[in-house]
Amino acid sequence: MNALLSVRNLTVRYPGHTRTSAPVLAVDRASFDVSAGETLALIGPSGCGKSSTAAAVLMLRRPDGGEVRFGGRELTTLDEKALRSVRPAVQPVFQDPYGSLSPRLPVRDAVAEPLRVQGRWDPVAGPRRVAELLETVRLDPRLGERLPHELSGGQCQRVGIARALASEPRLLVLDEPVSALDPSVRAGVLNLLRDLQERLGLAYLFICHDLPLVRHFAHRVAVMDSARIVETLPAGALYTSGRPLEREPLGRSADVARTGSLSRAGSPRSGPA
Ligand SMILES: Nc1ncnc2c1ncn2[C@@H]1O[C@H](COP(=O)(O)OP(=O)(O)OP(=O)(O)O)[C@@H](O)[C@H]1O
Repeated sequence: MNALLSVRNLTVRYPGHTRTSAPVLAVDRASFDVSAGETLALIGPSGCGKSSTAAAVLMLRRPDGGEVRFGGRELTTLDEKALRSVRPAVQPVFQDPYGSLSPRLPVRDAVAEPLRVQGRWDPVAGPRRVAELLETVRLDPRLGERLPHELSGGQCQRVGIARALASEPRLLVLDEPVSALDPSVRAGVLNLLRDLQERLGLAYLFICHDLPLVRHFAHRVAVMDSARIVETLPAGALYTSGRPLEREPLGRSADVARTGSLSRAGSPRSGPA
C-alpha cells in the first residue's frame, strides 16, 4: 500500500543561538511513512527533534533537506501558493487546548474560521456544518456560544479537533494532544480520536511522551534520539505485559523503549508509568 505521508532524509537546522555558535541540527535525515488509517507515534527524549519534525511535516517550517511527500505530491518544492491547496489536508492538534484557540472568539467562530479562510463558508449551510462538527467531537452544539475560557480543558481540546476536522484533513499531526489534560478526560479524547480514525480513515502522526499510552493508541512507533530516528517498530513491541522486552542495546532510546517511559528532562524513569 502506498503511504499517504512519506518522509525521506528530513533535515531541520536552526541558526546558532549566538552569531558565533554552530547551527542546531534538530532533525537529521529522518525517514518514515504513515498510511491512511494508521497512527505512527514519534517518541524520544525532550529536545530530540519531535516538534521540529512535526513543524516540517506541517510545512510550518521549510526543511533544510530531504523530502516530504504527501498524497503523492512533493511538498518541499511547492511555493506558498501551491502549498495553500495542500494545507487543509494536513492539520495540527496541539498540546495546549486553550492556547490553540483565540480567547475572544466564540467556539462556533473558531470552528467556522477554516471554512471562511478556505472560501467554503455558506451562510445557510455553514452554521449547520459547525453544529455537525461539534456533534462529531461529542460536544453539545449549544457550547458554540461560549468562549474558550468557559470550557473545560477536554472540551477545549475537542473544539481544537473540530476545528481541524473543518478542513476535511487526511492527516492529523497530534503534538502531545492529551498531555495537558486531566488524566480522567484523556481516555475520552483518545477514544474520540480513534473513532474518528476508523470512520474517516485519518492518518495520525502522534507525538507523545507516555509510552503505555503510545502502546495502546499507536500502530507503529518511530523512536527519535539526538535528532535521528534510531528505530521504527510495532507499538506492541515496546514492551509486553508490563515486562521489559529483551532488545539489542540502542543507547538511551532503547532504555526508553525497555523501561516504558520518558521524563521531560530526557532521562528514562525506572519503570512503566
Ligand atoms: N526556534 C528554534 N531555534 C533554535 N533552536 C531550536 C528552535 N526550536 C527547537 N530548537 C532546538 O532544536 C532541538 C529539537 O527541538 P524540538 O522542539 O524539535 O524537540 P522535541 O523533541 O519536540 O522536544 P520536547 O519533547 O521538549 O518538545 C532542540 O535542541 C531545541 O533546543
